[in-house]
Amino acid sequence: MSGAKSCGSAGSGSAGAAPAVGTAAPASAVDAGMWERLRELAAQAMERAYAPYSHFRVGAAALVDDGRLVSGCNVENAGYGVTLCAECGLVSELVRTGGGRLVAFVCVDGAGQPCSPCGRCRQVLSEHAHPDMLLAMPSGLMPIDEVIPDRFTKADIDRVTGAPGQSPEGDRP
Ligand SMILES: O=c1ccn([C@H]2C[C@H](O)[C@@H](CO)O2)c(=O)[nH]1
Repeated sequence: MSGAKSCGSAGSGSAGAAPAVGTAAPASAVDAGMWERLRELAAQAMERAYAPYSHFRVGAAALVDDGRLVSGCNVENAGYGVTLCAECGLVSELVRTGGGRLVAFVCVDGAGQPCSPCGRCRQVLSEHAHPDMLLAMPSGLMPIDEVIPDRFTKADIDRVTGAPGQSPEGDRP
């Protein structure tokens, strides 16, 4: 895939700049060039946002474990509660273009600065996360397990329903 993977540490990024990748990160960490590419793609997506109500435009971009890049923007609605966050568009593109696991994720606001995914989007993203997924948060790079600790998963459902341990992919038609 384009954009060499390298080891790095979480928490070393800074707002506005490509998050730095240090020394003790998961194997899925990507290099500074890929983080910059994701930031640019997120900013391009943000320019497409439909946000006539909040005027808060959001763009998101991610690297998939097969090297694909996916992105999305927020799409608001007169029914405020049915607004689609940028992350929802990104995950929709992920699934539509073949699925896979999200390795690295960037979300930016209208000023192109790192934006924190809302709680619902953390859950949405985590369903498709590589175990070592890193997110460029306003405070720096953060692993998915810190972004949404003890998340609700299919295992929690199966524990109660007794359903066989199928993978989510196995449920696809
Ligand atoms: O993680 C988030 C949080 C908010 N928004 C959007 C929804 C709404 O259009 C605007 C203000 O909440 O920002 C996103 O796209 N992603």
